[in-house]
Order: sequence, then structure tokens, then C-alpha cells
Amino acid sequence: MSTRIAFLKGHGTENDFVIVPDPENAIDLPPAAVAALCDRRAGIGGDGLLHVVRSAAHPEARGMAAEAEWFMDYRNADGSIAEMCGNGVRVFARYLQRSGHAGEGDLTVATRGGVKTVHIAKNGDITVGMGRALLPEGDVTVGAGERSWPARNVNMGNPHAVAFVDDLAHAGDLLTPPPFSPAAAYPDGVNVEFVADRGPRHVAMRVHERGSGETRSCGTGACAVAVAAARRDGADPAVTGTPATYTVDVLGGTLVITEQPDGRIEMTGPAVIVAEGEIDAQWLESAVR
Ligand SMILES: N[C@@H](CCC[C@H](N)C(=O)O)C(=O)O
Repeated sequence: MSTRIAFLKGHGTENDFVIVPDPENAIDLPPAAVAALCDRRAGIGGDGLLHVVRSAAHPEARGMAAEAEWFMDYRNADGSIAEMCGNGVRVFARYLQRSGHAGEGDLTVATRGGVKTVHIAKNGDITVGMGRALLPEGDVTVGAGERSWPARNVNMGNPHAVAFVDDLAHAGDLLTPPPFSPAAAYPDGVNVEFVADRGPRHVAMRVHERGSGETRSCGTGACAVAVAAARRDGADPAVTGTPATYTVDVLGGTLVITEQPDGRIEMTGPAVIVAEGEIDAQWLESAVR
């Protein structure tokens, strides 16, 4: 392996990522290496890592290679694997644009949650076709401190529990994963969103992400929140026959989410590359040992 590994750093509404371009899938990135890179003191720092691989070169993405040239091999900050990352896929597309692999307009990106369509607009914002939400039946409860709330179970490829609260401060410091029940609702853990109203079809959220802790934004979480809010508000597009658009404020900015009557969800927001550099491969090896 070369002694230096290229990386970039980027964010979408301040959900930040270490980006590791590796077209031929030649770099070994075990969970401990990802956790070391995402460490904010001893590493580069990030809520997650975007491993940029050609679909044809990755065993999990080969079947999508005819539809999407590039695979977003997404990892959480603790090194765990997740099915999908909504902010990550916008930042991934921005990287492809910056590196000349994509231009303005439409492209497709393979993810563990399937192939996503992405539109890079002239104004700089990026829109992602996030697919459809699944709404598993059953009551779910989430807690924080002394309080607990009923939550909506929404699956955006990855699992979410959405709780409407009077005040976002009631979620507390979110230093540990919010407890939830029943345990069987989320056998692989869950991302928990706490949501407060800001106006008509306008909400604000905080999130505790599985594998990353509290982050300043979560794209799949914002989609889950918009879906849950539309059901709560009697604005389910499948019932009304009209699209429902929600503005979702996150700690790091704003995302706009539209759900169509056929269930397709689109998310629009910014994506920024802030730096690029080289990782010392020897350091990375020693961090893994
Ligand atoms: N921040 C992401 C979601 C990342 C994955 C999540 N932590 C999980 O484990 O499901 C987003 O923007 O969607």
C-alpha cells in the first residue's frame, strides 16, 4: 500500500464526513480504521465516512453497476455499516462533480439502500430521490432523561423513531443513545429524531444517530420526520392526492423534503467540500493495531 492515502472532508448541513476515494476498492477500511479517521481529536473527525468505490469493484454493489457507476460505501463514526445516508449521498455527489466524474444535472449513485437518483442544480443545491418510506405497524416509545414520548417507526432504508416534543431542549444532552421500547422494533438499533413545530409544514429536529451520536443533521432522519409529520397533520399525499412539502430545520441548516402521492420522497439541501489532503498510511495501520 502507498504511504499516503488521499482524503477529502465535506459536509451537508453540518453532517460531516471523511471522504476516501478508492475507485478499485484497494484500501482496507476495517471498523477500527474508520473509527480512527472519524475521531475528532486523534483523527480527521467526522460523523461518518464515505468510501467512494466503483460499483463494479465492490461485492455489495456489483449488481447495481449497470445502473450506477459509483457506490457509496457509507460507514458511521464508530465504524459500523449503515444502509443509507441522505446527507452523505449529496456530499458524495459533490465529490463526484468536483473530481470530474459527474457534471451538473442528473446522476445515479449505488447505496446499500438501492440506487438513488441525484440532481446537481446550477444554484448549488443537490436533490436526491430517496425512495419510499416504510411505516412498520406497532407502538414505539422513546425516552430522554425523565421523559418519554410515543414515536413513529419510519424506515428510510435505515431505521428511525420520530417523536414530537414541545421543546427540543427536552431531548437533553443526547450524550447516550435514547432508550426505546419495544426492543424488538429495532433489532439493529435506531436513529432517534426529536421534533418540534415551527409553523405550517415547518418543523425543527434534533437527532441521535445510531453509530455516530448526536449530529447536526441527518438527511434520512429529516425525510422520516417529514413523513411522520404529514401523517400527523392529515397531509399524507397518498390520501390527499397532492404532494406534501416540509421544511425541516436541523442544527446545521435546513432541508426541504417533498413526498409525492405515489410515495416517492425527494430531499434538497446543500453539500460542501471543505478540504483535501493525505492520510498517513502508517498512522492508520498503527491506529488499527
Ligand atoms: N447522517 C445520515 C444517516 C447515517 C446512518 C445512520 N447513522 C444509521 O446508522 O442508520 C443521513 O444523513 O441520513
